[in-house]
Amino acid sequence: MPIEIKGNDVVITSSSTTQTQVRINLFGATVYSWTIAGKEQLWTSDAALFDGSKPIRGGIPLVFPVFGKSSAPGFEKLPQHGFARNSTWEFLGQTHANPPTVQFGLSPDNVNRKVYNNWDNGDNEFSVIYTIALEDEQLVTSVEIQNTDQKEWKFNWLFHTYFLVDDIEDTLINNLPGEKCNDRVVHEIYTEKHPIISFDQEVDRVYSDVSTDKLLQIIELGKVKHNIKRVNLPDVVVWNPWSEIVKEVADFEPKEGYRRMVCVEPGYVEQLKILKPGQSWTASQILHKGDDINLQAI
Ligand SMILES: O=P(O)(O)OC[C@H]1O[C@H](O)[C@H](O)[C@@H](O)[C@@H]1O
Repeated sequence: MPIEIKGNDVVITSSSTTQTQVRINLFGATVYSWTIAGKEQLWTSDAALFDGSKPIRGGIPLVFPVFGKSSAPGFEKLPQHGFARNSTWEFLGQTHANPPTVQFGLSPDNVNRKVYNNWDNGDNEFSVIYTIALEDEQLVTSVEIQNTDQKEWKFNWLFHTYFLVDDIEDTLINNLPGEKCNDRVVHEIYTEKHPIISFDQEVDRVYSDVSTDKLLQIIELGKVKHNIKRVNLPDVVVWNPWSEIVKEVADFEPKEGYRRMVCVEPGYVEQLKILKPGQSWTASQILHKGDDINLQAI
């Protein structure tokens, strides 16, 4: 069966091999596992909670309608990263047989009210449709956000993707030199000068207005591990908490796990997107398998 519902999980299996699967929990519509030919691609914490008490730590949490904490009017009272990851989404069913594709929905009808009430006056009418398509070598996650209200409202969106790596100190991210960087560790804004991003300490950066023509790649020991394409998502957050910050994150286990992950998060976060009544906004993240070819050979 390409689509199975197991408790709060929706499991999609590739039509060509049972070893290629994606698992999505209704809480946050969080993809928490993606395997290609049996090989896991995403990092999820051993202590991730699936009981709805807090967002699932790892996989692909969805960030909406605010990224981080914001002092912008109407956003000040929202918790970090908003309410999409704190809400139980509705499974809307399968929309395509090949590639197997499923959809999830969020609106004021099923949102986590306690959190949602803190967005503006707690009365913004909206609809989010989240679409996940599993191909043999790629996972496509897409979103359509619609303003179903009589008034305009604003939002951020982000796919907070946790990639699995073998060792963060052997990991590099390309294609960001020359981009404007808001460095949230040193609290400075600068133009990225490094030809490639490497990791030997905490990294928490927002690269803004990065042309979507730029393919981002996670490279480990000269091999491409992950390719990240973006549609309509100009900003890219790069995050690794490193050894000290993880001690404060209760659901981050094992603590050494920071060595096995890197977040590269395509989003629309540097500005708030304004959506007028009746308007829709769409965006996608396309994650493509690494090719295991030495870069020198390309
Ligand atoms: O711990 P969370 O609320 O899930 O946030 C995890 C991280 O998300 C983003 O990557 C931010 O840039 C980081 O500042 C934040 O620490």
